[in-house]
Amino acid sequence: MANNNNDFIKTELLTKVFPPIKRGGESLTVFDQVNFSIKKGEFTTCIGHSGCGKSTILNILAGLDSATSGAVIMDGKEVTGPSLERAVVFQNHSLLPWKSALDNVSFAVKSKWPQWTKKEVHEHCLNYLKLVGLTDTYNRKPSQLSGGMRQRVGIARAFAIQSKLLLMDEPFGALDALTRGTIQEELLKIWEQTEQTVFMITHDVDEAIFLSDRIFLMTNGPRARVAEAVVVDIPRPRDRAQMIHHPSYYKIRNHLVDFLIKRSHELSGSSQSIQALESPVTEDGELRQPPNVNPAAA
Ligand SMILES: Nc1ncnc2c1ncn2[C@@H]1O[C@H](COP(=O)(O)OP(=O)(O)OP(=O)(O)O)[C@@H](O)[C@H]1O
Repeated sequence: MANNNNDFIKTELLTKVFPPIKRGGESLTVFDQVNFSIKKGEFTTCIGHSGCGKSTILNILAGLDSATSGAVIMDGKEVTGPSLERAVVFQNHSLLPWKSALDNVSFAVKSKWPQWTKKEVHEHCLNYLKLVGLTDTYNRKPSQLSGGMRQRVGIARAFAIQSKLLLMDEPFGALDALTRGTIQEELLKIWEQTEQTVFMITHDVDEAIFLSDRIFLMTNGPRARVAEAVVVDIPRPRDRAQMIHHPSYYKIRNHLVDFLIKRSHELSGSSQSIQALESPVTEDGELRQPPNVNPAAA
């Protein structure tokens, strides 16, 4: 993979092997020599079948888990443990149940800026809670909030610490479609204002297209790899209703679905080199032939 100085995050031959679960069992190489990079301010998503190792990769990027071999380099330094430079949002929002929404956010903000006055912390947190639409309910405890509201608190908290990298593991997986759509739009609005770098796991191809600059496609495990990085060349700001009329939309969507149904399995365990993929759509608006599919057999 070409070394690019614009890379903000870079994984170098990242491999994870879990030891056997029981005595005499086999170890599991979940993914093998995974290479990808993310530019500063880029919004990336990662799609792949269940069990290919997406959450494990995210945890390694966060510094919450370590690779068996290989490294994650962020801003020129190797990631060796958790840091406030990297914020994580999980599907189950992970809020402190005894604290109000506001206190959940301010707890994180105070850790990041211990020298700030109470007033500074309060105003900063309220600003982020407002951005996710929680103007009137910030004094409620998590049990008094809906699932969507709890997830909004998690997102406000992650953005409020102004980390350099925001990592999200299926943050909207448990939400109904309407709430999901609204929060996706809020997320994009904050991201556009803060210009943070994002890596997010999703199973939803429409969500990935709506949010991403690039989508990483993972082959099936074991020995999974990031096989492609698909560019979403649909201009921003994006409007969900308008976006589906963009000439690239269905071409990108078909490409992702084809990968998930067919190619993620065909490429599984193969030792072919990683495809540094450009947009699946050519300059003429045609769907680019995946480099590792025999056209005669397609
Ligand atoms: N601590 C562990 N010990 C042994 N195996 C593990 C451990 N953690 C994860 N695994 C295995 O590693 C593989 C990858 O798990 P991971 O959760 O990263 O996958 P995923 O792609 O995020 O899946 P999903 O989409 O279902 O969330 C799975 O087969 C899982 O069973």
